[in-house]
Amino acid sequence: MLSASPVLSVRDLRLSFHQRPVVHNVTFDLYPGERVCLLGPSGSGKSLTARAVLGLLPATAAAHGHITVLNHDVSTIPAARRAPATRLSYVAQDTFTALNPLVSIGAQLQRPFQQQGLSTRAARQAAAELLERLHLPDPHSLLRRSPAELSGGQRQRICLALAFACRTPLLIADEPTTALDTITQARTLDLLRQHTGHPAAPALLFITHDLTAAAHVCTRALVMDRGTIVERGPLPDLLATPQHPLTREMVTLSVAATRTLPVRSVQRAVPA
Ligand SMILES: Nc1ncnc2c1ncn2[C@@H]1O[C@H](COP(=O)(O)OP(=O)(O)OP(=O)(O)O)[C@@H](O)[C@H]1O
Repeated sequence: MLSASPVLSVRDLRLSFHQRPVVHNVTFDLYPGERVCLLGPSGSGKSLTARAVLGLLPATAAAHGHITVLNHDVSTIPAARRAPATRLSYVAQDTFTALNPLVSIGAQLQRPFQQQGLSTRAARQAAAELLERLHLPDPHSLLRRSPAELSGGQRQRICLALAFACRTPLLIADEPTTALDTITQARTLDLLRQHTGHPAAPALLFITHDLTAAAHVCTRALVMDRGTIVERGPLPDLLATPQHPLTREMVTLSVAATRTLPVRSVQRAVPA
Protein backbone atom coordinates (compact mmCIF):
# COMPACT_ATOMS: atom_id res chain seq x y z
CA MET A 1 0.00 0.00 0.00
CA LEU A 2 1.46 3.38 -1.04
CA SER A 3 1.62 6.33 1.34
CA ALA A 4 -0.80 9.15 0.44
CA SER A 5 1.97 11.70 0.03
CA PRO A 6 4.57 11.22 -2.72
CA VAL A 7 8.27 11.87 -2.13
CA LEU A 8 8.45 13.26 -5.65
CA SER A 9 5.85 14.64 -8.03
CA VAL A 10 6.68 15.65 -11.57
CA ARG A 11 3.93 17.40 -13.55
CA ASP A 12 4.04 18.32 -17.24
CA LEU A 13 7.82 18.64 -17.28
CA ARG A 14 8.98 20.11 -20.58
CA LEU A 15 12.64 20.72 -21.40
CA SER A 16 14.20 22.31 -24.45
CA PHE A 17 17.49 23.66 -25.74
CA HIS A 18 17.38 26.72 -28.00
CA GLN A 19 13.69 26.06 -28.81
CA ARG A 20 14.40 22.38 -29.55
CA PRO A 21 12.10 20.31 -27.28
CA VAL A 22 13.78 17.22 -25.80
CA VAL A 23 11.39 16.26 -22.96
CA HIS A 24 7.62 16.52 -23.44
CA ASN A 25 4.98 16.69 -20.69
CA VAL A 26 6.56 14.14 -18.39
CA THR A 27 4.33 13.38 -15.39
CA PHE A 28 4.88 10.85 -12.63
CA ASP A 29 4.88 10.34 -8.84
CA LEU A 30 7.22 8.37 -6.66
CA TYR A 31 6.16 7.26 -3.18
CA PRO A 32 8.14 6.45 -0.01
CA GLY A 33 9.29 2.85 -0.04
CA GLU A 34 9.26 2.59 -3.83
CA ARG A 35 12.02 1.57 -6.24
CA VAL A 36 11.06 2.85 -9.67
CA CYS A 37 13.10 2.66 -12.86
CA LEU A 38 13.14 5.14 -15.69
CA LEU A 39 13.90 3.01 -18.73
CA GLY A 40 14.62 3.99 -22.30
CA PRO A 41 17.16 4.03 -25.09
CA SER A 42 20.04 6.47 -25.35
CA GLY A 43 18.85 10.04 -25.92
CA SER A 44 15.27 9.39 -24.75
CA GLY A 45 15.50 12.08 -22.06
CA LYS A 46 16.08 10.01 -18.90
CA SER A 47 19.12 11.88 -17.59
CA LEU A 48 17.69 15.31 -18.34
CA THR A 49 14.49 14.38 -16.48
CA ALA A 50 16.65 13.30 -13.53
CA ARG A 51 18.72 16.46 -13.69
CA ALA A 52 15.58 18.60 -13.66
CA VAL A 53 14.41 16.75 -10.53
CA LEU A 54 17.84 17.24 -8.93
CA GLY A 55 18.04 20.93 -9.85
CA LEU A 56 21.14 20.26 -11.95
CA LEU A 57 20.02 21.26 -15.45
CA PRO A 58 22.57 22.88 -17.76
CA ALA A 59 22.25 26.68 -17.93
CA THR A 60 21.19 26.43 -21.59
CA ALA A 61 18.13 24.29 -20.81
CA ALA A 62 14.68 25.88 -20.67
CA ALA A 63 12.35 24.11 -18.22
CA HIS A 64 8.58 24.28 -17.71
CA GLY A 65 6.26 22.32 -15.47
CA HIS A 66 6.20 21.50 -11.76
CA ILE A 67 8.45 19.41 -9.55
CA THR A 68 7.65 18.92 -5.87
CA VAL A 69 9.72 17.09 -3.27
CA LEU A 70 7.76 16.17 -0.12
CA ASN A 71 5.12 18.70 -1.22
CA HIS A 72 7.65 21.56 -1.56
CA ASP A 73 7.76 23.17 -4.99
CA VAL A 74 11.39 22.95 -6.15
CA SER A 75 10.69 23.50 -9.87
CA THR A 76 12.89 26.56 -10.27
CA ILE A 77 15.33 26.01 -7.40
CA PRO A 78 18.83 24.78 -8.30
CA ALA A 79 20.28 22.00 -6.09
CA ALA A 80 22.64 24.29 -4.15
CA ARG A 81 19.78 26.56 -3.03
CA ARG A 82 17.30 23.87 -1.99
CA ALA A 83 16.15 23.56 1.63
CA PRO A 84 17.89 20.65 3.40
CA ALA A 85 14.62 18.67 3.68
CA THR A 86 14.18 18.71 -0.12
CA ARG A 87 17.75 17.77 -1.09
CA LEU A 88 18.18 14.49 -2.94
CA SER A 89 21.06 12.06 -3.30
CA TYR A 90 22.53 11.36 -6.70
CA VAL A 91 24.75 8.51 -7.83
CA ALA A 92 26.05 8.75 -11.37
CA GLN A 93 28.06 6.56 -13.70
CA ASP A 94 31.10 8.84 -13.52
CA THR A 95 32.58 8.25 -10.06
CA PHE A 96 35.66 10.41 -10.72
CA THR A 97 33.75 13.69 -10.94
CA ALA A 98 31.38 12.69 -8.12
CA LEU A 99 34.18 12.56 -5.55
CA ASN A 100 36.61 15.34 -4.65
CA PRO A 101 40.01 14.04 -5.87
CA LEU A 102 41.93 16.17 -3.35
CA VAL A 103 40.11 15.01 -0.22
CA SER A 104 40.45 11.60 1.46
CA ILE A 105 37.50 9.20 1.35
CA GLY A 106 37.25 9.46 5.14
CA ALA A 107 36.98 13.26 5.18
CA GLN A 108 34.28 13.12 2.46
CA LEU A 109 32.30 10.31 4.03
CA GLN A 110 32.35 11.50 7.63
CA ARG A 111 31.05 14.97 6.68
CA PRO A 112 27.35 14.04 6.39
CA PHE A 113 27.55 12.30 9.76
CA GLN A 114 29.15 15.40 11.31
CA GLN A 115 26.41 17.53 9.77
CA GLN A 116 23.93 15.23 11.53
CA GLY A 117 25.61 16.16 14.85
CA LEU A 118 28.19 13.40 15.41
CA SER A 119 31.69 14.22 16.73
CA THR A 120 34.63 13.72 14.34
CA ARG A 121 35.51 10.44 16.04
CA ALA A 122 31.94 9.11 16.01
CA ALA A 123 31.47 10.23 12.38
CA ARG A 124 34.64 8.36 11.38
CA GLN A 125 33.33 5.24 13.10
CA ALA A 126 29.88 5.62 11.46
CA ALA A 127 31.59 5.97 8.06
CA ALA A 128 33.63 2.80 8.66
CA GLU A 129 30.54 0.86 9.78
CA LEU A 130 28.64 2.00 6.68
CA LEU A 131 31.47 0.77 4.43
CA GLU A 132 31.37 -2.57 6.22
CA ARG A 133 27.61 -2.82 5.57
CA LEU A 134 28.39 -2.19 1.89
CA HIS A 135 30.82 -5.16 1.97
CA LEU A 136 33.96 -3.05 1.51
CA PRO A 137 36.79 -4.91 3.28
CA ASP A 138 39.26 -3.07 5.55
CA PRO A 139 37.15 0.12 5.79
CA HIS A 140 39.60 2.03 8.02
CA SER A 141 42.32 1.69 5.40
CA LEU A 142 39.88 2.78 2.67
CA LEU A 143 38.97 5.89 4.64
CA ARG A 144 42.63 7.01 4.57
CA ARG A 145 42.90 6.75 0.79
CA SER A 146 42.12 9.29 -1.93
CA PRO A 147 39.55 8.52 -4.70
CA ALA A 148 42.33 7.88 -7.25
CA GLU A 149 43.67 5.04 -5.07
CA LEU A 150 40.44 3.01 -5.44
CA SER A 151 39.06 0.80 -8.21
CA GLY A 152 35.97 1.91 -10.16
CA GLY A 153 33.81 -0.59 -8.26
CA GLN A 154 35.14 0.60 -4.89
CA ARG A 155 34.55 4.24 -5.87
CA GLN A 156 30.99 3.42 -6.92
CA ARG A 157 30.32 1.83 -3.51
CA ILE A 158 31.82 4.92 -1.81
CA CYS A 159 29.38 7.05 -3.86
CA LEU A 160 26.52 4.80 -2.70
CA ALA A 161 27.79 5.11 0.89
CA LEU A 162 27.80 8.91 0.57
CA ALA A 163 24.25 8.82 -0.79
CA PHE A 164 23.05 6.61 2.08
CA ALA A 165 24.92 8.69 4.69
CA CYS A 166 23.09 11.84 3.56
CA ARG A 167 19.74 10.30 4.58
CA THR A 168 17.72 12.01 1.88
CA PRO A 169 14.14 10.90 1.11
CA LEU A 170 15.04 9.95 -2.47
CA LEU A 171 18.11 8.55 -4.19
CA ILE A 172 18.49 9.02 -7.93
CA ALA A 173 20.92 6.55 -9.49
CA ASP A 174 21.75 7.29 -13.14
CA GLU A 175 23.30 4.27 -14.88
CA PRO A 176 25.39 3.57 -11.75
CA THR A 177 26.70 0.21 -12.95
CA THR A 178 27.34 0.81 -16.65
CA ALA A 179 31.10 1.25 -16.21
CA LEU A 180 31.52 -1.79 -13.94
CA ASP A 181 32.39 -5.41 -14.71
CA THR A 182 29.56 -7.95 -14.54
CA ILE A 183 30.26 -9.25 -11.03
CA THR A 184 30.74 -5.78 -9.53
CA GLN A 185 27.58 -4.73 -11.38
CA ALA A 186 25.57 -7.52 -9.76
CA ARG A 187 26.94 -6.68 -6.28
CA THR A 188 26.20 -2.98 -6.72
CA LEU A 189 22.64 -3.70 -7.88
CA ASP A 190 22.16 -5.94 -4.81
CA LEU A 191 23.33 -3.12 -2.56
CA LEU A 192 20.98 -0.65 -4.23
CA ARG A 193 18.08 -3.03 -3.70
CA GLN A 194 18.98 -3.80 -0.07
CA HIS A 195 19.49 -0.18 0.98
CA THR A 196 16.55 1.56 -0.71
CA GLY A 197 12.79 1.34 -0.92
CA HIS A 198 11.89 0.34 2.64
CA PRO A 199 11.11 2.26 5.83
CA ALA A 200 14.10 4.32 7.05
CA ALA A 201 15.73 4.05 3.61
CA PRO A 202 15.39 6.39 0.63
CA ALA A 203 13.00 5.74 -2.24
CA LEU A 204 14.85 5.04 -5.48
CA LEU A 205 14.62 6.40 -9.00
CA PHE A 206 16.87 4.13 -11.04
CA ILE A 207 17.76 5.35 -14.50
CA THR A 208 18.88 2.70 -16.93
CA HIS A 209 18.58 1.33 -20.43
CA ASP A 210 19.16 -2.18 -19.05
CA LEU A 211 15.88 -3.99 -18.43
CA THR A 212 17.62 -6.89 -16.65
CA ALA A 213 19.26 -4.50 -14.15
CA ALA A 214 15.94 -2.71 -13.69
CA ALA A 215 14.10 -5.97 -13.02
CA HIS A 216 16.74 -6.92 -10.44
CA VAL A 217 16.22 -3.75 -8.42
CA CYS A 218 12.82 -2.16 -9.10
CA THR A 219 9.14 -2.97 -8.76
CA ARG A 220 7.68 -0.28 -11.02
CA ALA A 221 8.80 1.16 -14.36
CA LEU A 222 8.41 4.25 -16.51
CA VAL A 223 9.48 3.78 -20.12
CA MET A 224 10.68 6.83 -22.06
CA ASP A 225 11.02 7.24 -25.79
CA ARG A 226 12.00 10.48 -27.55
CA GLY A 227 11.26 12.62 -24.51
CA THR A 228 7.88 11.08 -23.66
CA ILE A 229 6.77 8.45 -21.16
CA VAL A 230 5.24 5.83 -23.44
CA GLU A 231 4.45 3.10 -20.91
CA ARG A 232 4.28 2.74 -17.13
CA GLY A 233 3.31 0.10 -14.59
CA PRO A 234 4.50 -2.68 -12.29
CA LEU A 235 7.64 -4.29 -13.73
CA PRO A 236 6.27 -7.86 -13.65
CA ASP A 237 3.31 -6.72 -15.81
CA LEU A 238 5.57 -4.80 -18.13
CA LEU A 239 7.81 -7.84 -18.58
CA ALA A 240 4.89 -10.24 -19.06
CA THR A 241 2.71 -8.10 -21.32
CA PRO A 242 4.61 -5.12 -22.73
CA GLN A 243 2.25 -2.80 -24.64
CA HIS A 244 4.41 -0.24 -26.44
CA PRO A 245 6.59 -1.44 -29.37
CA LEU A 246 9.72 -0.06 -27.67
CA THR A 247 8.98 -1.95 -24.44
CA ARG A 248 8.27 -5.11 -26.43
CA GLU A 249 11.61 -4.75 -28.19
CA MET A 250 13.44 -4.19 -24.90
CA VAL A 251 11.82 -7.28 -23.37
CA THR A 252 12.60 -9.43 -26.42
CA LEU A 253 16.25 -8.32 -26.50
CA SER A 254 16.65 -8.80 -22.78
CA VAL A 255 15.17 -12.32 -22.87
CA ALA A 256 17.41 -13.18 -25.84
CA ALA A 257 20.53 -11.93 -23.99
CA THR A 258 19.62 -13.94 -20.89
CA ARG A 259 19.14 -17.11 -22.96
CA THR A 260 22.57 -16.69 -24.56
CA LEU A 261 24.36 -16.97 -21.20
CA PRO A 262 24.37 -19.69 -18.54
CA VAL A 263 22.94 -17.13 -16.10
CA ARG A 264 22.26 -19.58 -13.26
CA SER A 265 25.91 -20.60 -12.90
CA VAL A 266 27.05 -16.96 -13.09
CA GLN A 267 24.62 -16.02 -10.31
CA ARG A 268 25.89 -18.82 -8.08
CA ALA A 269 29.43 -17.50 -8.45
CA VAL A 270 28.46 -14.09 -7.04
CA PRO A 271 28.49 -13.96 -3.22
CA ALA A 272 25.42 -12.35 -1.63
N1 LIG B 1 23.41 20.21 -22.83
C1 LIG B 1 22.64 19.83 -23.86
N2 LIG B 1 22.46 20.65 -24.92
C2 LIG B 1 21.66 20.27 -25.97
N3 LIG B 1 21.01 19.09 -26.04
C3 LIG B 1 21.16 18.23 -25.01
C4 LIG B 1 21.99 18.55 -23.86
N4 LIG B 1 21.94 17.51 -23.00
C5 LIG B 1 21.14 16.58 -23.58
N5 LIG B 1 20.67 17.01 -24.77
C6 LIG B 1 19.78 16.28 -25.68
O1 LIG B 1 18.60 15.91 -24.97
C7 LIG B 1 18.16 14.61 -25.38
C8 LIG B 1 18.00 13.73 -24.15
O2 LIG B 1 19.27 13.55 -23.54
P1 LIG B 1 19.48 12.67 -22.20
O3 LIG B 1 20.90 12.85 -21.78
O4 LIG B 1 18.43 13.01 -21.22
O5 LIG B 1 19.23 11.21 -22.78
P2 LIG B 1 19.34 9.81 -21.99
O6 LIG B 1 18.05 9.09 -22.21
O7 LIG B 1 19.75 10.02 -20.59
O8 LIG B 1 20.48 9.09 -22.81
P3 LIG B 1 21.73 8.17 -22.29
O9 LIG B 1 21.11 6.86 -21.88
O10 LIG B 1 22.58 8.03 -23.50
O11 LIG B 1 22.40 8.91 -21.17
C9 LIG B 1 19.18 14.10 -26.37
O12 LIG B 1 18.67 14.34 -27.67
C10 LIG B 1 20.40 14.96 -26.12
O13 LIG B 1 21.14 15.14 -27.30
